[in-house]
Amino acid sequence: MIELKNVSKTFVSKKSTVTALDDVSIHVQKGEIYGVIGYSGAGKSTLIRCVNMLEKPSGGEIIVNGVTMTGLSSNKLREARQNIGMIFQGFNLLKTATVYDNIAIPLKLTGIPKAEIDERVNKYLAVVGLEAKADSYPSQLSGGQKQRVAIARALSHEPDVLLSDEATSALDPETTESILSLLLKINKEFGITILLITHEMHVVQKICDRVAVMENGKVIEEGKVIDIFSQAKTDTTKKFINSLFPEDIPSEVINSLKEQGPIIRLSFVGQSTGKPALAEVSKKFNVYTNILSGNIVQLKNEPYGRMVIHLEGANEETEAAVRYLEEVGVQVERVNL
Ligand SMILES: Nc1ncnc2c1ncn2[C@@H]1O[C@H](COP(=O)(O)OP(=O)(O)OP(=O)(O)O)[C@@H](O)[C@H]1O
Repeated sequence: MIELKNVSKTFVSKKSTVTALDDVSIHVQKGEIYGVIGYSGAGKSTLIRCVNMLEKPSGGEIIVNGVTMTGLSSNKLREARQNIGMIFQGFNLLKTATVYDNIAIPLKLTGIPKAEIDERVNKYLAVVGLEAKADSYPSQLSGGQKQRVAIARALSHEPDVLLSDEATSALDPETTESILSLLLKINKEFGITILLITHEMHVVQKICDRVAVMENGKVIEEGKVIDIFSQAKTDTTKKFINSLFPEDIPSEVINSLKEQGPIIRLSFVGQSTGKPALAEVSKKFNVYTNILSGNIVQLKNEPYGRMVIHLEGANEETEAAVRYLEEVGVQVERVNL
């Protein structure tokens, strides 16, 4: 559905040359929600802006729904963009127009008849739950409501693809949740493929099927979200995941416990989160389990949990307990906190 093949982008000015994208290749499948995560300056905004040619790549090819975007005439590009909705961190609403007109004006510009405009505005305002705000102005809305209007405006063109440029970054946690739920809903109900960029792992965790991690203009890791969570390879990816699992264990506690058995980090994927593995360990082996920290997060399709525990007992017993945990599908890592 969205394919980037060896895309590069270099910004050249008198003073400097910046490589914002360096040989980036990703393939977003039809109907999926695909996240691109990275720290500031990684190249995320440049990447997403290249998809609809707001930014022209210096090299490589971009194909959206079978249309090669690179090299289109401006007329053809305008046509192709009708199929690609976009939402932004700053909402980009017209301040002097009502909610209704914010959605209707761009439709008018594409030559859609008045009756159909009316139908679409009402339909998509209902989808985002803002039927009652049609006559309000953006200044009378909360941040979450403004983003809903922007989403309704994007949907009103009935695109196959929605690009989301840090759409929840300016919102509080509760409003973020509601916008993420709305994105999930429109992905499911309308089958819209979503490509989003974010610097928050929580966004990837909640709604993405697959994710690419970017650093210095390159994709350094890519795959299904569950695989990235359970088998992260790079330090950057691990840092993003760790942000969801704070392990603030006082060093005095760790030092005193280390003498009496190993401290281990357990990662539970999918079904194994439901198993009372720890309770079993205490029953089967002569060990005490002491939970030092723990959290389970719900990925889009399955739960993923992490726990740091202390295993107290004789060496043979704690070793056998570790082997048992691995056998029942729990990932075990010895930690030096
Ligand atoms: N128009 C431009 N002119 C020159 N350099 C640019 C331009 N746009 C982006 N860059 C540079 O390209 C690199 C990637 O920027 P980009 O905005 O794509 O990163 P990002 O991951 O989206 O970061 P942020 O989250 O801070 O926006 C940065 O070094 C940035 O300074």
